[in-house]
Amino acid sequence: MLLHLGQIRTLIVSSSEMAQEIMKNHDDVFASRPSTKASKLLLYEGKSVGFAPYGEYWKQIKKLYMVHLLGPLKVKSFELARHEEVQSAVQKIRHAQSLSNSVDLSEVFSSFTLDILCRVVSKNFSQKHLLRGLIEEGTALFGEFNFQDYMPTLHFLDILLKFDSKAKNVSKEWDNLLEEVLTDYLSIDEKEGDFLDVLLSLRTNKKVDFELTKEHFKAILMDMFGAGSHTTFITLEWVMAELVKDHKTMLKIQHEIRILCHNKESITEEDLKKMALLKAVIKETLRLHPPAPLLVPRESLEETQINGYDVPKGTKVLINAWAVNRDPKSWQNPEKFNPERFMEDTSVDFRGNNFQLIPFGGGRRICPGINFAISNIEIMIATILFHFNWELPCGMTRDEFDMSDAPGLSARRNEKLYLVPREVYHTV
Ligand code: HEM
Repeated sequence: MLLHLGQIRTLIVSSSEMAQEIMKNHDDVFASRPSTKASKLLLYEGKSVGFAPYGEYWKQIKKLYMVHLLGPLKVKSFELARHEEVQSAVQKIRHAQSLSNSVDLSEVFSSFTLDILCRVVSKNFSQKHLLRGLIEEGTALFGEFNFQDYMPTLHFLDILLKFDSKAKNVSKEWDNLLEEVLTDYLSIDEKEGDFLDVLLSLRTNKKVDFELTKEHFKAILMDMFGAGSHTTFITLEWVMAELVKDHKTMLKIQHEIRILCHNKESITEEDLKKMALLKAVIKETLRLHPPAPLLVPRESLEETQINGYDVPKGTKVLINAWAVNRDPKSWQNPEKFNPERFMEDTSVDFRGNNFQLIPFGGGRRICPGINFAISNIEIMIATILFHFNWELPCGMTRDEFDMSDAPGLSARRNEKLYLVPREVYHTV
């Protein structure tokens, strides 16, 4: 559907065929991002990979992500960090349970995703307390309406409505925080292969054709925190919400995990490889609840034809992953949470080859954090299902349990997730 949002020509894509047209058949034409006011003010004038226009700079930075920062080997190297952070989450659940009956799992998941990100960015990250608030404020600004992006001739109204001043304040606070992170980092001798270490060595070894400056480092860190924390945490919340709602699947998956890890104290990443139902549950959750329901906007670099229609250069494209993932042409009973569909057909995946399932996008702009995110989600869910049985808070029935989305750009649950854990003791 081609329409005008304000003064901006916008193509809205809601079927898997059209998603494939954009992200595969015409990927080279639609690989750019529109310049938005929030990205200009917050993300170091387009130095962040997520909002950089398509071109040489974006290609080189994206390669750094795919190969050096978030490639499979690098993600594997964080296994111990993941293990320790998950064990710490289990301790938090035990502690919370000893104080009151139900546990705020939203809080547990949110701390876990931030702690693991901070740890892999720099071993000495000392600013976690400020980070969460800044991520919230930054994400809210990206979802907030501003005139410049939709009615550029009325851009002066943004100043009256204080959009600009809010964005500049948040940007200043981010910059101060990242400056401290970099100063702390440079002051320590022992560096252990974390992201900042990798970035410094890439700069020393001149792995890119331009000089990697402090601003690039800051923009990359903002990308990591901005794109990597909410998305993972929202998914963890939805997986557990779907499982308490569907008790039968919860019991089945616990059976799978407990049989495979019989006689063990904790789960290893080797064990995860054999957990087919766990993987299917995560896929089905991402199908129904993609954390970025409209992905990240794209823009056409030249005039082209899609399905016989002319799409002019400079058209903004919104890909409605929420609708594509529920397209009745691709899915039977699309509204139903049914992980078994992925046990019967294991060929459909979210890694960019199947355009009916696109929670991570596709084509050149596909999310580079898939391995990192999935490793965190799998180990966290498997571990808390291994150690605890989970129930709804006292007196709540499954029908009363709220499964609605919060308003806004990210499809978070409307309510915080409180559940009651009952510890299961495994004999070793
Ligand atoms: C469940 C977790 C996640 C989901 C669902 C998700 C989803 C997405 C989506 C939909 C896009 C846009 C893709 C497109 O335009 O086709 C994206 C881009 C991106 N994501 Fe993720 N993401 C997740 C986790 C992460 C993590 C953990 C990181 C890093 C630590 C990350 C870093 C990025 C970056 C840097 C981009 C921009 C890529 C580009 O523009 O070339 N993401 N992600």
